[in-house]
Amino acid sequence: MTKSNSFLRNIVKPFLSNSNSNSNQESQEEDLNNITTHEQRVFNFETLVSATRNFHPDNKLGQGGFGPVFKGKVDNGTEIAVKKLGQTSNQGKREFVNEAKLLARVQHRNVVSLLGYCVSPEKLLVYEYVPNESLDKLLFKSRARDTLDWKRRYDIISGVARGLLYLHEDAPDCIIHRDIKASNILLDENWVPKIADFGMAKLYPEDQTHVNTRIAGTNGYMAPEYVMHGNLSIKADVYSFGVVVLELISGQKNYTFDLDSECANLLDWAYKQYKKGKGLEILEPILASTADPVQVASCIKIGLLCTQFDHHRRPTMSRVALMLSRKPGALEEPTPPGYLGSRRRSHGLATSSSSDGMSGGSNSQSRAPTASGGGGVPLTSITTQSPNPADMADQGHHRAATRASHFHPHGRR
Ligand SMILES: Nc1ncnc2c1ncn2[C@@H]1O[C@H](COP(=O)(O)OP(=O)(O)OP(=O)(O)O)[C@@H](O)[C@H]1O
Repeated sequence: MTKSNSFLRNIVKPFLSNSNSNSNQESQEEDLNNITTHEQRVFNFETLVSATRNFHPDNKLGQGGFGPVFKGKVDNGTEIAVKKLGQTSNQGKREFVNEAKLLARVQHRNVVSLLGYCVSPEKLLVYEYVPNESLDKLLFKSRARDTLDWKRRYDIISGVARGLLYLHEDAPDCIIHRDIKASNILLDENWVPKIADFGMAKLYPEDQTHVNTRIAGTNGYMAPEYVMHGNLSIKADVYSFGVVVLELISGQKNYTFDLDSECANLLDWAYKQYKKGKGLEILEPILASTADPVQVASCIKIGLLCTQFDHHRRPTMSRVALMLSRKPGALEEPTPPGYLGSRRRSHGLATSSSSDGMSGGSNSQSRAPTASGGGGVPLTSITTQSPNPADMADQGHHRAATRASHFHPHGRR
């Protein structure tokens, strides 16, 4: 069997394996072994121990749902980032295999490069080191947020759009990332954005309008049809991209938005301001001196078009790329944004902010409730039918609330 045949077999295997947990676990182990057997990019554990000074706390770059990430330097001077799989997490194992398999197949300026893996005695993923770290740290947690002037933010929007366009349309197989958010966008020394964290990404079968799958993602970034019905398509990534665009413009985090108590979240606020003809007022004040109003107006409209409730109305990423070069007047009018409870609100049936899992009324950092299971799970079924958006809103609100059971520190479902 050729290397590429066996590699492809490795990729589809998790989607074909049955749901029996023992056999899943065995197949995960087998997958890990196959990665080392069939892929050349294997790092010796001792090399990574020495590169990270034995995973010294001073080298720790951050902590993800998967485990800690450390900075390292290998003998030839190359700087690396090493993700260490948490010891006990089964979900982490699935994400490890998923990320290794999918990232190994892609190469793009706006997608982080996977340099290799180590599977024994510990499971580690090795990436190119991206020095300006993740967008969320700069945008939401730093006093140096003015480092991100308008030009940089616009370039980040364009770069992430190109990265997603590649994943959806130009990569060897269509890939849905499923977890586009500020903390999964890394910035290199030239502020070029790199999409990272493919633990939950999925290969998307050709000729399907969407796939049905269990929900995994981060509150505030998940499209309503996906969070309510597990209806996953490239338009779920488009939605998350739209949220990131509006966060970059406003400097506000969608999920913890609290600037206006009349508004459910950032999307609701941005849309209402836009409808009042005050769209530009969502611009973060520190950007006023550097912003190009025409570009800002276009980006606001793009953010709103991407986050529309009806996923059929959301543009594809190739259309977004086109839109970025257009003036705002040349773009269509956005319809209201989608988020859990948005339909009820627009019909005067607002529900309590604590149960809808996405409204900004509570500014709690403890993220919304999570469904069991989490990321990297196999597809459960494939369908070409498109559900009725109105039904989705009404049923989904209840289902999302009843699914609530565990909290995940990173707001992941
Ligand atoms: N290649 C890299 N270069 C530099 N820093 C990185 C790199 N990869 C990850 N990091 C840092 O490590 C942190 C943790 O990353 P990770 O992808 O594991 O988790 P996350 O995206 O923050 O959270 P979650 O796993 O819940 O989505 C990131 O926020 C980032 O600051």
